[in-house]
Amino acid sequence: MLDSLQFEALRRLGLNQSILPLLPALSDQHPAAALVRVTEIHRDVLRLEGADGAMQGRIRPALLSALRAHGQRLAVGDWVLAQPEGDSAWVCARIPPLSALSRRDPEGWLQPLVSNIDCALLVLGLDKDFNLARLDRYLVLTRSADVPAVVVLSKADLCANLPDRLAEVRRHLAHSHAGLLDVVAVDGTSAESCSVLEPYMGLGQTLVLLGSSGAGKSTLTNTLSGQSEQLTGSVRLDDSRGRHTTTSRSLHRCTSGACIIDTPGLRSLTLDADANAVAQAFDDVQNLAQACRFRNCSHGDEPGCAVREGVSAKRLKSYEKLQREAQRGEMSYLERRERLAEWKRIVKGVQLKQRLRGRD
Ligand SMILES: Nc1nc2c(ncn2[C@@H]2O[C@H](COP(=O)(O)OP(=O)(O)OP(=O)(O)O)[C@@H](O)[C@H]2O)c(=O)[nH]1
Ligand SMILES: [Zn+2]
Repeated sequence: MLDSLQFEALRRLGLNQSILPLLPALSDQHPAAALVRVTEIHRDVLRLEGADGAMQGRIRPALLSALRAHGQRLAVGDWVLAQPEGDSAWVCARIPPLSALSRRDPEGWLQPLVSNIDCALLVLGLDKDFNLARLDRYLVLTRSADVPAVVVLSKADLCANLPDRLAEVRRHLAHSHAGLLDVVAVDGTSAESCSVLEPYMGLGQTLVLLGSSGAGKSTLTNTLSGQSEQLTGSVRLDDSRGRHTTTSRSLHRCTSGACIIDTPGLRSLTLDADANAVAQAFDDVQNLAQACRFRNCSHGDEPGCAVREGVSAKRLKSYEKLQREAQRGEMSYLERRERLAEWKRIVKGVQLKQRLRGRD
């Protein structure tokens, strides 16, 4: 078990009291293993950080198959037990994450993005990146995972009409309260952004930055962590594009005691949310719909529609688009379940062969 020094060290990596009760049962099974956090993943090589510092690690094949059989994979932010071996380590168990953000890949498979998140910063640049439909999509992602979100409008220093933009976002989400903590504007290159985000950056908190490429996530990571280790778009590299883009997720410690996970801009974000989850994320539409004149109002051109009255046309359009997308996704749900069952059969077959071989 952890002594108080180890606990304090792990707290700076985001360990909180809710994880601890899950620990004893797993520690008994793996007495020589240490509790560490996955801070980066590069194919099958993991960067792990724990009370004794950072190390490289790999996942034990047995754990990999067990996770796969449930359609799961490790993600940055996971707490795991790792058994040191030389200057590397084997990950032998994963503490079930308290929260997890994931998307669907083009084939419909679940792709984990990050685990154990206390707050998501949804970064939207106040330049040509500004797009409320994308923000609505990110809000479904965070709300369906029960992760509170702060909308962070970056590049405030480049925006000529900041009060108008802020008012526009606030109006867009005026009747929506589920999981939305605040809407703020920052200049990510300035240290002032630390004080704007301070309420969410306490000791033991883990935040994730989400947003499209170039929105300013790495710039904000540098400022909040007081480091310059994350390369940002302004750095010219010797590649043909001459512009750095983040290619993997990574966890960084901030001076405030919080941890922040920088993520690459997602080119596509197919949600892992059914129609019901989308409806719950649009709490404004759900609540206002109670006051529509017709119970089965489609919020189209019916008279007495409270939704059309109270929600902006853009927000309603987002709702309808994401609903249609979720319904299409549900059709392939059965197909996905069949494929998962097939994978489980393969894993069981391999395990059986290994067991039989063990008997020879
Ligand atoms: N003036 C100003 N420039 C910013 C701000 N935030 C980011 N930038 C600039 O915008 C460009 C892109 O910023 P990044 O931080 O690399 O964007 P990113 O979201 O990490 O992008 P990916 O790594 O591709 O996902 C860089 O040139 C930054 O210097 C800001 O608040 N103000
Ligand atoms: Zn209506």
